[in-house]
Amino acid sequence: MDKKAFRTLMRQRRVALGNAERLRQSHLICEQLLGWYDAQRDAGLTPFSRVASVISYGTEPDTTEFVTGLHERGIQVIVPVPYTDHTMRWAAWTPDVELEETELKGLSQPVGKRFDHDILTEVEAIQVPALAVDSHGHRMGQGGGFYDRVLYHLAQTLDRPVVTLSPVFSHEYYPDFSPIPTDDHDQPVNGAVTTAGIHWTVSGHEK
Ligand SMILES: Nc1nc2c(c(=O)[nH]1)N(C=O)[C@@H](CNc1ccc(C(=O)N[C@@H](CCC(=O)O)C(=O)O)cc1)CN2
Ligand SMILES: Nc1ncnc2c1ncn2[C@@H]1O[C@H](COP(=O)(O)OP(=O)(O)OP(=O)(O)O)[C@@H](O)[C@H]1O
Repeated sequence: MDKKAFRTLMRQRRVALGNAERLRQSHLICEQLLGWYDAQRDAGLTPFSRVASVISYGTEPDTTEFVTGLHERGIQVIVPVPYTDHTMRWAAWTPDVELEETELKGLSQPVGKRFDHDILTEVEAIQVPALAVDSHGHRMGQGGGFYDRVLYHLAQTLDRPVVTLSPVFSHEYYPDFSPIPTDDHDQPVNGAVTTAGIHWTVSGHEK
């Protein structure tokens, strides 16, 4: 199956889950993510100060509870500001920030100051949106190549690891066989987060 067909199929499955089931899983995914951040902090491992996340839209896992939890813990949240030329910048998110529509219809972004990718040198973790992830870290995104570009740029410029995690619904994580079509430009993610917890991929030893 090619990427376009697979993407369409995964989007249809998200719709078929229904709102109640999407919200049920989203709540548990957020609990898993916050639990991991708390465990890291309590173990004195990563003193998180800034995390890149997203403003969820449509049928994506709703990570509002996660970003709100980060904010309550004093962790700064930045989210993407996507442009129609498939580049991105970043903006600070807080629970009460005013939102506006992005250049891409249907997505929201905070109003206010924009940052370029250099701000990612100051994040300890990046939430990478995905429609599916396999145990090798292969990821199917929404098709803009936005995150592939960002993660490639980071791999070239960063001299320390940054954790990349993709929250997905349970059926979207493939632990064994993988139907995810891949290209050479695809950048792997370190883990998939489902209701069951964090599944570290071979590209992301347990952090
Ligand atoms: N919440 C959230 N924010 C995000 C992303 C995301 O996946 N989730 N992005 C992650 O990259 C960027 C936006 N990416 C997008 C990429 C494509 C389309 C889109 O509308 N695509 C077309 C056709 C795609 C195709 O199949 O070729 C469509 O849906 O009709 C929307 C957003 C930045 N912000
Ligand atoms: N590093 C890159 N530089 C230039 N173009 C790229 C790069 N990475 C991906 N692209 C282009 O972006 C387009 C979409 O790629 P792909 O289908 O893999 O996106 P995706 O991973 O699903 O999306 P996203 O990263 O936004 O979640 C492709 O046409 C690809 O050629």
